[in-house]
Amino acid sequence: MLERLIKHQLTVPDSTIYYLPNWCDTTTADRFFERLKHELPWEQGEVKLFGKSHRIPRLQSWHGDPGVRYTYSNVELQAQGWSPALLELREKLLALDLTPNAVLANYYRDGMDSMGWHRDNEKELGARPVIASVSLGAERDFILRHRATQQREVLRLAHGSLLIMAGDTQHYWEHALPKRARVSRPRINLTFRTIRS
Ligand SMILES: O=C(O)CCC(=O)C(=O)O
Ligand SMILES: [Fe+2]
Repeated sequence: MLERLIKHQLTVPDSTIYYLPNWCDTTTADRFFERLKHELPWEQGEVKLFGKSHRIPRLQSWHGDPGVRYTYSNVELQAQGWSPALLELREKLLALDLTPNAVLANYYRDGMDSMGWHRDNEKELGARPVIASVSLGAERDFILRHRATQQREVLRLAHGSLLIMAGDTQHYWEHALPKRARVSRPRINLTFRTIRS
């Protein structure tokens, strides 16, 4: 991990987490939000739980290099190619030595859209995955919960921010983006990942 990230590291036990609140300035972040909103083929996917289909409470779009495969909640997602805005963001991550080959995009229409407790620990991500999460639009609470101690950490992910989860973070911690009834504006989140074949 690059030396320049160290000053952004959070003091959270059993984790390697960096948070850069102003990774993009506001104008740049506004522009990325608008472009991604229009460029990506957002869809409300479904998951199967105990044989029953449920629509997930947000819109998603999955992008990656040719041949990248990913299974999410037992559903194999078909990777689409990179859109221009996604390519620019990937390029910007290179400056931090981050070289993802795929990205999961989530569109939370308002505070009633959410993501439940999970870990990004699919075997395709390897043992100590590096997840680079870009947030655009409405600020939302992102909650981490330690699997053994139940310790909680709440991060308010700002417009234009970058959160990097690395090292043993996915092993020891789960995370979620809970509903927030008072939030009326939309948010886009991009989790850039490296998928091994
Ligand atoms: O929207 C967020 O900040 C979290 C997204 C997330 O955890 C994921 O895509 O795996
Ligand atoms: Fe996640």
